Amino acid sequence: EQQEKWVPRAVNMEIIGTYAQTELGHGTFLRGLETTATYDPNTEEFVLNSPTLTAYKWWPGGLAHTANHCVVVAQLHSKGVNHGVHPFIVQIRDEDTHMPLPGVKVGEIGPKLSFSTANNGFLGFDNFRVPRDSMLMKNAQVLKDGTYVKSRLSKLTYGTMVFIRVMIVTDMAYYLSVGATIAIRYSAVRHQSKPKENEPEPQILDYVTQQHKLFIALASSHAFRVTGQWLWTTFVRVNKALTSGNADTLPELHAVACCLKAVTTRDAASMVEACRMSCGGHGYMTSSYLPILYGITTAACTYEGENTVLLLQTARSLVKAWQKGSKGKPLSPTEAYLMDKSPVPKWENTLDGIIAGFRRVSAGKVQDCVSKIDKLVKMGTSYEDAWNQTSVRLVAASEAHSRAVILATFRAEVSRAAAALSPPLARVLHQLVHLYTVYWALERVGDLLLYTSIAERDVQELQQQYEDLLQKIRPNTVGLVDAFDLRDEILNSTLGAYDGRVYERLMEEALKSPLNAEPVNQSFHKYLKPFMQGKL
Ligand SMILES: Cc1cc2nc3c(=O)[nH]c(=O)nc-3n(C[C@H](O)[C@H](O)[C@H](O)COP(=O)(O)OP(=O)(O)OC[C@H]3O[C@@H](n4cnc5c(N)ncnc54)[C@H](O)[C@@H]3O)c2cc1C
Repeated sequence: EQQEKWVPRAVNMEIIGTYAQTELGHGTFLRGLETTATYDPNTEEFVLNSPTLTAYKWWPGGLAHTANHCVVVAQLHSKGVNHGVHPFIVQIRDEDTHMPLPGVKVGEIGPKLSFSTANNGFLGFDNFRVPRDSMLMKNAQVLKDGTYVKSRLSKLTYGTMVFIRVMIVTDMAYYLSVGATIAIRYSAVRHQSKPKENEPEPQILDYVTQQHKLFIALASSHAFRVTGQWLWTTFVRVNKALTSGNADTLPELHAVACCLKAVTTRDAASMVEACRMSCGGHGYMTSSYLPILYGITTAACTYEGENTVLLLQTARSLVKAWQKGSKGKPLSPTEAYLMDKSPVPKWENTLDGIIAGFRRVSAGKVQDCVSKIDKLVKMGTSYEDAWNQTSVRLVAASEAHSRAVILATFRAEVSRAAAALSPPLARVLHQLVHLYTVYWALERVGDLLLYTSIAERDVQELQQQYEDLLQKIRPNTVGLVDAFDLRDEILNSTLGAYDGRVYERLMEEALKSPLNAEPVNQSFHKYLKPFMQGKL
């Protein structure tokens, strides 16, 4: 009934909505939200209130001046009992005049690092009444007399959160494709320095350090796209089971979606920033689009679950799995490797060898965390404090797990897809998988030295493999970013356009500055001249 009421109006764009959960005082800790929705059975309405300054909603995109409706997450009170946070669909502005409704205080939160056009807003309520059917009642319900009916499955509400995290992994693949396209095209156009006096200045793309900064962004874009697709397939399967009341596979999906969201957003943000720096000074120009892209990408480390908090959620699942596995109980497929008790095998510098190595690292780190927590608890520390004191290691274990998942998925999915591709295309994709895997082995060599049998000789060989791969991939890099097929209007970048007219576009954009409209700015007459003449 509620879908019939709201969905067609939203789809027809008769109403514009946003999702208002975060408050000034609380984002991560949902139970700490302070907005209240108190049921009044006499009028069959909920009364919304923001009892404190920190109860104000803060951040929702489009909330400030765009949306006229929103989903508000509030503490539900009925018959004097607090039933915890629940979602309500609330009209906040008049549909005709767009004026905020009486009892609604809404506005804009101010300038941000990026997302300038997102119109993020704040929202407070003062005894604002909404009808009973404003509460989204697919799961939990409040009956007319105020009786609260619990959700069939309390975990059902996780579905949407997981869905968005799945989408974010794919978004990161896209943002990296944008960053890589801009920086690689620019690096093909830009010539700098003269390593050999009698030869022309080389393209900066020929500097191996430049390749080291950029090719990993290109490979990561593919890795994240493939992982995103795999996660999506898993999500669809779990969701199907959920709708028939089976939530058995939800915890595993939740755990893997949390760490993949965290690792892909952090990698994407740092690699987009590396793309920006790889373009030297011009990368700092807004017209390059790279600073804007960084702002958009780094925001994803915070929204839809702050990254550290998400990694700790995965860690909780890994610790539980470890405890379960130690009692001989079966583990979910993505965590089953934790219980591999075989002796550490001889190191192999192959893709499978490196993936197996990352699993050893993850399992070793989880075991280390469990031992530390157990030791602290035995010494009388509370579990919560022991958890906190172990949390740096827990985050590292969770990240290692995520790396093992991405590496294995990227390898498996590309190998599967390669069968249907032309041999040259399959070869290039394999090179990207290889580069991605060896890059992370070298980045995490300390962990591999701790938990596997890798030796100095193997590391030197891996370093050589990596440098050979950069050389092999170099001739195809421009082709590989062209293959992302991003239109110039989408890239919106002076440095990354298809025609490579970098310098012309930089100058054209500079000339659009209002400051260039007149040869002498009024500030000269008002301040500079009197200052220079000592008359200020
Ligand atoms: C661009 C952008 C768009 C957004 N859009 C929306 C929107 O549309 N709707 C909406 O409702 N919200 C939105 N948000 C808000 C966003 O969801 C929250 O900012 C996010 O959930 C993080 O919560 P927080 O700000 O309270 O951070 P906090 O939780 O206060 O985090 C601050 C620090 O504390 C640490 N921390 C917190 N809890 C723990 C813990 N248990 N263990 C260890 N460390 C911890 C974190 O790791 C972090 O380092 C948006 C935010 C941004 C930046």
